[in-house]
Amino acid sequence: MSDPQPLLRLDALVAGYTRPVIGPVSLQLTRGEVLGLWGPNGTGKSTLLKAVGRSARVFSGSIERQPGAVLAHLDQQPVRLPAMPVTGRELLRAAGARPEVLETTQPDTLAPLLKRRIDRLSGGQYQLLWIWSALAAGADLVLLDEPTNNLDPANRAALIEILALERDGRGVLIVSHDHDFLERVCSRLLEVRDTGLVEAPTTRGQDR
Ligand SMILES: Nc1ncnc2c1ncn2[C@@H]1O[C@H](COP(=O)(O)OP(=O)(O)OP(=O)(O)O)[C@@H](O)[C@H]1O
Repeated sequence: MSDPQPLLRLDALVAGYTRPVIGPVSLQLTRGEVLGLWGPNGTGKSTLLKAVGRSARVFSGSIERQPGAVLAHLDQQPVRLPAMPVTGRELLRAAGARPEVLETTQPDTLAPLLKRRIDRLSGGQYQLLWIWSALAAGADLVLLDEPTNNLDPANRAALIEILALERDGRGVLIVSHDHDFLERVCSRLLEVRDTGLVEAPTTRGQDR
C-alpha cells in the first residue's frame, strides 16, 4: 500500500537561516507513517520542520510535498489566538473537522475542552486541542515539534490515543526528546547526528 508519490520527500536538504544548520539530509514520509526525529539539542531538528513549513531557508537540495497535501505545523511555541469567545468545538468546526469526528472519536480528555473558551485554556490544554483540530480536520502532513512539552501524564496519554486514530490517511513527522513517547507512537525513528540521519531501532512502533 504505497503512495505513487510520498507525502514528503527531502532530498539532500541543507536548511538554516543566515547559514545552514542541518544537512544534507534525505527522507521520505508516506501516508500511514509516523516518523520520529530525535537527537541532541541544536542539531537542527526544528529547523528541518520549519524548512518543510517554509519558515526556514533552503540552501540546497529539495523538499517535495505531494501536490494538494494539507500541512499542519505545531511549532515548539504554539501561537495563541487573541482573546475571543470561541469554544474548542467552534474552533474545530472552523478548522473543518468532520462532525462524526467531533461527536464520536474524541478521547474523554478532550470532551471538556470542546466546551470551553479557547482563550481560557492552559498552555497544555490548548496544545492538545490544536493537535486534535489538525488531525480531526484531516491534515495530510502533520509536523509536530515537541508535542509532549507542557502536557501532564493524562494529556500525554490522550495525545498518544489521538495519534493512533485514523492513522492511515496521513503522515506525521514528530521531533521530540521524549523517547518513550516516540517509541509508542512512531512507526519509524531517525536519529539526527552530525553525519546525517541514522535509522534508529523502535520496539513498539513496528506492529502498529
Ligand atoms: N531563527 C533562527 N535564526 C538563526 N539561527 C537559529 C534560529 N533558530 C534556531 N537557530 C539555530 O539553528 C541551530 C539548530 O536549532 P534547532 O532549534 O533547529 O535545533 P534542534 O535540534 O531542534 O534543538 P533542540 O533539541 O534544542 O530543540 C541552533 O544552532 C540554533 O541556534
